[in-house]
Amino acid sequence: MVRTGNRALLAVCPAPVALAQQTHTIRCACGEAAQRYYWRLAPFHASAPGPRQPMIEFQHVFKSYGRGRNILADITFKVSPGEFIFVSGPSGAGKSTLLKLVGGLEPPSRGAIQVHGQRLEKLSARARPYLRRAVGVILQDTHLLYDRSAFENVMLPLAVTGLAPELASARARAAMEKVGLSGKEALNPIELSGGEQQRLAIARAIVNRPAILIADEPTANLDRDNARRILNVFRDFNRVGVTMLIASHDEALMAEHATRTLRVEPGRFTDVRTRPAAEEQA
Ligand SMILES: Nc1ncnc2c1ncn2[C@@H]1O[C@H](COP(=O)(O)OP(=O)(O)OP(=O)(O)O)[C@@H](O)[C@H]1O
Repeated sequence: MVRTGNRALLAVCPAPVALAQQTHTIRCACGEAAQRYYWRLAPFHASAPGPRQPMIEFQHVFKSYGRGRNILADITFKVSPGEFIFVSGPSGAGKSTLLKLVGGLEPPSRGAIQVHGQRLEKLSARARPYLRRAVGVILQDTHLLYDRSAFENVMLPLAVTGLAPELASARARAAMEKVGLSGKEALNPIELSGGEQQRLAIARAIVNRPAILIADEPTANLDRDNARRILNVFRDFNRVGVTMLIASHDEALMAEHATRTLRVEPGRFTDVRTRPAAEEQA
């Protein structure tokens, strides 16, 4: 571990934010080097779960909306850090619901959910922002704000982190660069193509360096090239340790990329390992 006395650089470099909590410090030669640290090390900041703990664990989870029927019933599974998982199933079966439970956007009706070392069914209002930072969420509706620039959209999640503006800007630029949107900062999201808007939503989801990224139909309505491009971005995150959970209908995409698929069907849940994770890395 290297050291620095420069607090400003320490703050620019995303790595030390979590490492500092473990009383380590890192030297950054310049802001640019700091950005490289970010993409290399960020996922390993996931300090909340212990090394042998699952990143996500569902135990006998049920979910209904109001007094309605159970959308999900008695779901149990574990996800290890760094897995790349698809969630599949017919329309209306509960894929989005499952992702929303992981992201803490919906509470379970019954059962226990642990995400990034936190028990969601017991999550206090104070703990919620920490979960938000640990889990990046890309929903079907990108929820981009069209009265702001692309760059300001990416900056939004950083507004509550207390980062100094110039440090937040450096981080937002790094996120936009990662998804191939450098140079489009000043544009309004409406001026971006559908694929670019999806990538902007991804940049916004990753700007907080989440340990887990959940994406609901991220390639829906995209042509094959754009779908591939987005999958490649996810692959890059996964390679450096981000745990990925992607809901999709795209059988071809899943056949190409899936190592494990959680299949949600009415009254049925199956956990299918399509090929060994090791093969994936090869
Ligand atoms: N907030 C809500 N209130 C009431 N019912 C809801 C709510 N959200 C989802 N549902 C219902 O839960 C069921 C599952 O919805 P969900 O969006 O999870 O399915 P899905 O598998 O993601 O579907 P799709 O593939 O069409 O996106 C649907 O019948 C839906 O109408």
